Amino acid sequence: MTSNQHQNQDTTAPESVRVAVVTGGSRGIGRAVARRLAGDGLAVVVNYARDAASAEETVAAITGAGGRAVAVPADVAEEKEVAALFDRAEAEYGGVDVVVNSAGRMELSPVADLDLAVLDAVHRTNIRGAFVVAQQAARRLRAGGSLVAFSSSVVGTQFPAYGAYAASKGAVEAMTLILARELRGRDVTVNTVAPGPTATDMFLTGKTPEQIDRLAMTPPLERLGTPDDIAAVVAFLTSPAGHWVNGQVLRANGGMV
Ligand SMILES: NC(=O)c1ccc[n+]([C@@H]2O[C@H](COP(=O)([O-])OP(=O)(O)OC[C@H]3O[C@@H](n4cnc5c(N)ncnc54)[C@H](O)[C@@H]3O)[C@@H](O)[C@H]2O)c1
Repeated sequence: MTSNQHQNQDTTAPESVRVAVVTGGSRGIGRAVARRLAGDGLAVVVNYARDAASAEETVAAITGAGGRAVAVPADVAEEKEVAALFDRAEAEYGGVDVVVNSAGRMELSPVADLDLAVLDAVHRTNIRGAFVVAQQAARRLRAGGSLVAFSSSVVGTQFPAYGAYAASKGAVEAMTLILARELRGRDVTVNTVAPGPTATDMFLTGKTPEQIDRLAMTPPLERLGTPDDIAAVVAFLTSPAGHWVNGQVLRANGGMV
């Protein structure tokens, strides 16, 4: 190494990396978001509930492509676990700039037959979890930061049997509008993305190919969304270029429905 190279190295400013926490990052939309944000240069904390192997696969895909990521378990509805998740992000990478809450649960039942224990379980992850994650985000996001949550697709709000799930996503939308106003002045944005039906385990499991084909025609572009479609929207909303979008529920579903 020449003395000139030494000089360049010594005078380099400390690296400033943006940091993302992605819940439910071991599969589906969360995995695509984690990979996309890492590809855009963010260090990513990939949260998972139970499936450590899948989370490690997400991390391996990111690090294999030259990115930075670590897998951290936490149940989004558990305050201490989510606080520890954010602690880990701060310890590992120095702070938190982006929080994407992709953890979610869907159970289908007509209201008349709904087991209230199932209702509680769906709302525990989708409402309590959304608030626990949002609370940590509100306390810890650095200036210029963003929180993104997920609402439901048009299928999730209009079709029979989606009542428990749709109610939980209505709560997420309401929280988004209030929290964006609570955080104004902090230079932190809060938005919710409502994807159209998207080809993930949550959407595909339990449906026949015929049902999937029929539902794939509900978005205006007449195809299922992909996790990468949604990750691109999240990447924009959480980028400096997307920072002028705040307090919105964005229906990212291939057009208006
Ligand atoms: N797939 C769709 O068509 C669709 C459409 C609209 C909205 N959404 C929403 O997008 C988000 C991601 O959905 P997806 O399709 O990728 O689902 P998915 O089921 O593939 O992934 C959800 C992830 O959340 C995790 N999770 C569940 N409960 C958790 C908890 N308590 N703590 C931590 N993690 C938990 C699961 O383990 C899983 O990895 C969800 O909020 C979902 O409601 C999905």
